[in-house]
Amino acid sequence: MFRVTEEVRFCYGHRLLDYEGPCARIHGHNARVEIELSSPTLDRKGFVADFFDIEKAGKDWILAQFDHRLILREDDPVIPFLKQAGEAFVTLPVNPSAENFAKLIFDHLRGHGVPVTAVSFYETDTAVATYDER
Ligand SMILES: Nc1nc2c(c(=O)[nH]1)N=C([C@H](O)[C@H](O)COP(=O)(O)OP(=O)(O)OP(=O)(O)O)CN2
Ligand SMILES: [Zn+2]
Repeated sequence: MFRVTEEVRFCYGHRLLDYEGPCARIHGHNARVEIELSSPTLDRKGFVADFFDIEKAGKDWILAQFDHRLILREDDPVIPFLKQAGEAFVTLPVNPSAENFAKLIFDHLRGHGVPVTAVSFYETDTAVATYDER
């Protein structure tokens, strides 16, 4: 099996609901995302997929959605206060955990016809969550 991986880095703020500990407070991370495509065969160019195409479908969307954003679960009680203050934020129907980011990005890429097989979301250098369908 051949595998190619495109890496995307971005920074974001978030907090986790239903969580006891420091991650319940609004804080930030420098995330690294690895988008993996796999294939038993190569195309005529000798590619699993063109890195350029993966970047266009993955990196551009990830940066537009999440880079330098505060990402909150849609029922976060801080939201009315942020709205009142005119602060920008992004909501998700699920907690903004590394696992949920990995699945969200995977689903977006599959939904746009990218034959992704795994997305790994590094919340820190040492903490990573992966969603795959290999
Ligand atoms: N399975 C998961 N566990 C945790 C998640 C997650 O997304 N999935 N997220 C968090 C918090 O977001 C927290 O900010 C991460 O904390 P941690 O990994 O401890 O990172 P630090 O910046 O504190 O780095 P250290 O080097 O570990 O001090 C918690 N758990
Ligand atoms: Zn965190």
